[in-house]
Amino acid sequence: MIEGVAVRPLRQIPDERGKIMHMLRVDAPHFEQFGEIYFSCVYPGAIKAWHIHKAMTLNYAVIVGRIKLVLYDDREGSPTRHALMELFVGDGNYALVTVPPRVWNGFKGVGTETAIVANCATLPHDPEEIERMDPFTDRIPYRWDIKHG
Ligand SMILES: Cc1cn([C@H]2C[C@H](O)[C@@H](COP(=O)(O)OP(=O)(O)O[C@H]3O[C@H](C)C(=O)[C@H](O)[C@H]3O)O2)c(=O)[nH]c1=O
Repeated sequence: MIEGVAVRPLRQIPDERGKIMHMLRVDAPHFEQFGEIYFSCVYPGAIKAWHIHKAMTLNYAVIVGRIKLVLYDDREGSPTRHALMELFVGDGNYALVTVPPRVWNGFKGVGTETAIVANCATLPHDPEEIERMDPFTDRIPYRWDIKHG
């Protein structure tokens, strides 16, 4: 586990008309503040990585499909520096994943349908606040290939 990262299972309430999917409410103990909510769609097999936010805390919930979400801690002074987390979230594992600032993250669409990642972020999107690296950089010890076996 990476210091400051939290994975909280979320409730789904199905009925004959459809379902309700919980995500985040203002009176939750883990709610920090509201900046913006947006949805990132990722095709099966496509990789959106790597990026960090310098100031924004991310709150991800995969509302359609599934992704492989990978986090890497390269924060100076962090007790979990160099830890990696690989999570499979979305269908079958509906959860809120909170990622603090300066933790590298990225995701790959897995399964057969376009996945939709909701991010209820603590700040509005600002391109100046994001740093990016190539998904295949050697600076992060992670390979995105499917692991057969
Ligand atoms: C998020 C956002 C993006 N954009 C523009 C900037 C780029 O020209 C284009 C694609 O953005 P980006 O490459 O950042 O998209 P994703 O790789 O899906 O990542 C986004 O969604 C994941 C989940 C993250 O958490 C990222 O922080 C967030 O940037 O949309 C905007 O104009 N406004 C916005 O609010």
